[in-house]
Amino acid sequence: MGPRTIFDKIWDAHIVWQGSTAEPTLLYIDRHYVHEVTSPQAFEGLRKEGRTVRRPDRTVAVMDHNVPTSDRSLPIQDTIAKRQMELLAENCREFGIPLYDLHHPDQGIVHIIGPELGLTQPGMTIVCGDSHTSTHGAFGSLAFGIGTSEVEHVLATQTLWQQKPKTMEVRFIGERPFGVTAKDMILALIGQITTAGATGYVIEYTGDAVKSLSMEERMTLCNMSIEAGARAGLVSPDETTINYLRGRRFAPADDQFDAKAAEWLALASDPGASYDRVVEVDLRRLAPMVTWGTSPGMVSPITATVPNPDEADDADTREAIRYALQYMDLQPGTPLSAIAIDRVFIGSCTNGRLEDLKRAAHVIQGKKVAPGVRAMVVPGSGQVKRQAEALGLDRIFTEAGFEWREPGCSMCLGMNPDILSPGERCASTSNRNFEGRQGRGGRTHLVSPEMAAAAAISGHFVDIREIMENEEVPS
Ligand SMILES: CC(C)[C@H](C(=O)O)[C@@H](O)C(=O)O
Ligand code: SF4
Repeated sequence: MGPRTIFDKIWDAHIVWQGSTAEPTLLYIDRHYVHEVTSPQAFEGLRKEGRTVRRPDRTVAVMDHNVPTSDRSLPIQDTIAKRQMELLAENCREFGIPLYDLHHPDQGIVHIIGPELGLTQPGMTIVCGDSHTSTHGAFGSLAFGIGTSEVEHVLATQTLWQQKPKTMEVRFIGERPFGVTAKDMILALIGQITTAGATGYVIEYTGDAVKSLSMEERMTLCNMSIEAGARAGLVSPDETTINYLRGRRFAPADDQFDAKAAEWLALASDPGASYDRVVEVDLRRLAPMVTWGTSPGMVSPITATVPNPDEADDADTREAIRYALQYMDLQPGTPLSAIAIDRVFIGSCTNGRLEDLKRAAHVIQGKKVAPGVRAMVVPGSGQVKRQAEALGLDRIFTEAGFEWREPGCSMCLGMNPDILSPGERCASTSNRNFEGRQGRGGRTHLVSPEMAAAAAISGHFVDIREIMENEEVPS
C-alpha cells in the first residue's frame, strides 16, 4: 500500500460493508453526540419500531442549544425549549444514555464538552445531529454532522451509510502574522474558495502554521470547515494533540495512554500521500478579518472597505452582494473600521473556549465597553466558566461592563432569549452570519475574540493590531 492520508486510514478502519465504489459504505461509528434539538424524532422512531440504543456507552447527550444563560433556578419560559429539554431527559433515562443536563456542572456546548472531557479522540468516527461536528476533526478524527433520520440509524445500529467523500489538502503557507488568529485563517479560506468551495470534500489542514496552533485554535479552524461546504475538516494528530488529551476524564487511563498515543501518532497522513485537490492559503498576506455580508464567505480584511457590488465578476455575485448589503444596511466604500456596533457576543463552539476568553480578556483589561454597546460573554461549558473564574477573567469582563453568563449556544443562533433586536448590529465570535440568525432583523459580523473585544471597547470595528501595538497576546 502506498502513502495514505489520515482520512483514508480512518475510513478504511471503519468499513462494515462496502459494495461497488458508486454505492455508499456502511461505517462503524465510535462516538455519537446527541443534543436536544435534533434528537426527539429519532428517539420517537426507535420507540415506534420497538428498538433499543445499540451502544449507549458510545453515546453522550447534552442540553446546549436552547438552555437559558441567565439564572437557571428560574422556570424556563419558552415552552418549545422546555419541552425539548424534558424530552431529552426522558429519552436518555429510557434508553440509558449519559446526559449532561441543564444543572450538570460540566454541561456546555456539545462540541466543547466532548473534547474537554476526553470523549473525542484521534482516529474515531464521530457523528452528531449538528453541522459543527466538524470541530472534533481537530483531534484527527473523522467527525461530521448528520440529519435526524441518520441520528435514529446510528442510535439503532451504531453504523451509518456514507458516500465516500473526496479529500482536499488546505495548506497554509508561511508564518501567521501578528494579530491573525485561527478564526482569521478559516474566514480567509472561506473568502478565497467560497462557501461551496469544499463541497463533497473532507479537508485536511496542513502546514507549519497549523502545526503550531493549539488544540483550541485547531478546533476553531475545523469548526468552520462546514461553512466552506466541506463534509468534515481535520488536522493530523501530533504531540500537541497527545498533550491535550493526557489526563482527561474519558481519555485512556495512564497505564494505557502511551501505547494509545503511539497509535494515534501513526494515524497522521504519510509523507507523499496525495489528495484529490490541494488549496494553498498564503498566511503572510493575511490580516484580521471581518464579515460584511450574510454568509461567512462575504468577508474582508479589517483594512478594507465594504465592497461595491458593481465591481463583482458576474451577475449572480453582484446581486448577492447588493442584497446582502441592503440587509446589513451598509454602503459600498465604507471602511470596515467605521462600522459602529450595538452588541458584542463572545462565545459559541467556534470561540467559546478558555483560550478565547483569555485573549478577549487581555484586550478588555482595564478598559470599558463603549457607551451604548451591550456586550456579553457566554462560556462554552461549565468547565470553561469555572476555569475562567479561577483566573479572574469574569471580573475583568464584568468590570469592563460585559455580562458574564451561563454556558450554552446562546446568541450564536438565538434559540433562547439571547437575541438581537431588529436592526441591531453585532460583533460576534460565532460561525454564521445568516439573515436573522441571531434574532429577526439582526445583523451579524463574524470576527475573532480579540476583534470582538476590541470592537466592544471602541464601539466600532478596529484593527486589533493597532490596539495591541505589537504586544504579545497570551495563548
Ligand atoms: C440546531 C442545529 C441543527 C444547528 C446545526 O446543525 O448546525 C445549529 O447547531 C447551528 O449551528 O445552526
Ligand atoms: S454554538 Fe452555534 S454553531 Fe455551535 S452548535 Fe451551538 S448553535 Fe451550532
